[in-house]
Amino acid sequence: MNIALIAHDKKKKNLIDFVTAYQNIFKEHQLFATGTTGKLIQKETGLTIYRFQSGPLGGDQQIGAKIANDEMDMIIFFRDPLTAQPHEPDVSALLRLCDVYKVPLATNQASAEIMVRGLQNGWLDWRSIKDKREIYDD
Ligand SMILES: O=C(CO)COP(=O)(O)O
Repeated sequence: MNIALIAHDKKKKNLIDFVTAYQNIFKEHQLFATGTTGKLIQKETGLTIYRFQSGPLGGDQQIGAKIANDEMDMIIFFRDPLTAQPHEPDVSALLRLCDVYKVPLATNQASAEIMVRGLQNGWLDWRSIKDKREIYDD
């Protein structure tokens, strides 16, 4: 599965700890991240991560493009709901595209725990079905 990892600044340590805890699961997948998040996770865990631009410089939009191209299976985005972001429109656009394309999205640790355990249990295997859009079409 292609998994995107993103965290706003005040949530980065939270995400690093989370990825470290579930490293054995994450290492079986293709990991992507916005620039700074990816750099820090890579440094702490040694996982291989493809890094896009930093969020404020377009990273969220690059991940959004992957979603629109059906190239992203899961998004873990530890958002900071208490700090204004200069690129808030990009963040909203990314979240919106997850809904448009029905891509599983966790915006906090509690949801991410369930998603990662689901990933391990095969609950996201439907993502690899070629015609999944038809299955989930409205
Ligand atoms: O701002 C972000 C997501 O909106 C995250 O970007 P960085 O990982 O580059 O800090």
